Amino acid sequence: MHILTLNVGSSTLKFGLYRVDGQALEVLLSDTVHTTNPHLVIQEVAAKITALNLPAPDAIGHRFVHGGFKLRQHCLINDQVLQQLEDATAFAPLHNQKALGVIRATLAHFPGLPEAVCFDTAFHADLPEVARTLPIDKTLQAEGIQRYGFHGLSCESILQQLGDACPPRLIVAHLGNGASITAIKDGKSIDTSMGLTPAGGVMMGTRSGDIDPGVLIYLMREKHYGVAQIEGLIDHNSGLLGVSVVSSDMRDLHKIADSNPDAKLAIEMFCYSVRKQIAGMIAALKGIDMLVFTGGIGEHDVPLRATICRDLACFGIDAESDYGSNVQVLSSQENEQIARHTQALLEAGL
Ligand SMILES: Nc1ncnc2c1ncn2[C@@H]1O[C@H](COP(=O)(O)OP(=O)(O)O)[C@@H](O)[C@H]1O
Ligand SMILES: CC(=O)OP(=O)(O)O
Ligand SMILES: [Mg+2]
Repeated sequence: MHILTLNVGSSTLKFGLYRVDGQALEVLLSDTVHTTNPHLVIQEVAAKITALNLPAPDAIGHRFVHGGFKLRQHCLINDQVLQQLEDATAFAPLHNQKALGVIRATLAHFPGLPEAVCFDTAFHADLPEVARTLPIDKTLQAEGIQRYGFHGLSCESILQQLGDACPPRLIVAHLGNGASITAIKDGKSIDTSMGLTPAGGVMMGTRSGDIDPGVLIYLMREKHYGVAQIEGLIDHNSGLLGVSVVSSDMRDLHKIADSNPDAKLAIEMFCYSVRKQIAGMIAALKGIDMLVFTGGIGEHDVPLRATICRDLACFGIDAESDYGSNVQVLSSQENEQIARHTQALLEAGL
């Protein structure tokens, strides 16, 4: 079966075409689209498949970061699911609306083809109560305001790549434009840094990560910030961009760090934030057997990985990250996971 996958990230749109046969998966195409208009995205993807003489897809799988209160498991798309996806757009403002646009475009472009939706949150659906519960009023907790966690497809893909070599206490540092740290015990997520939305946890490209919630109360009360301004600040104008004032892209910051103190501080704060979160996950796991770096920064930024590992040496993390036995760099194969899930859902008729 040939499966087309689409992965709307906060700064990228990655797609792939896979031949999946049971457990066997062959990559026929793996690429990135730079257009933002969903219909142009699909036209570009379809044109690439045709130009390369690749087989037309039999099914399509989408990444959808947050399925809201109701959708926690990967599923095939029908009218009811589509409505629930629409209801969930507010949970991940940088992702869900864009992903929904792409789903609508594929439904129009490939009428009649089965389509599946795979959630970042599914891998974290069984977080222990102590990690899942946010320390707020119980009535809000009962509505579903809790930690959901993200980058689950990425974590799954790390487990897939490690196979039998997966140790009991694993930490995955997914460092891309969005960044999260996940503690995995015996193959299951037991804690993760992002919360109800992908704005929480460590500092990111444009997102603040965890900040004192009193900052928001102060801004609302004293500076009369409304929802749009709060969202603009937390999701769009914070993180590496907010601190450096120059760019959310780590590559840009490295280029100017020697002469720009703000860019230097942004990089230092990012490493510090990630290091503290990893140390917290070591406590959650009561030790660590392996640290895996993945995501755009995690996979490619050698000096940054070395800095983070050097400062975690007290926990037995190898400072020479690329050669150390307990530190690995693996690619985030979210699209491959989506292809596997889509095939499994179709086979199960779910
Ligand atoms: N060689 C590199 N060195 C440092 N950072 C990099 C490198 N390549 C990519 N990045 C970073 O990865 C980010 C994109 O990460 P990625 O995981 O692909 O995106 P997304 O979070 O949108 O899925 C870019 O913003 C950039 O900061
Ligand atoms: C959840 C999230 O932030 O995803 P990405 O890093 O792909 O933007
Ligand atoms: Mg991503």
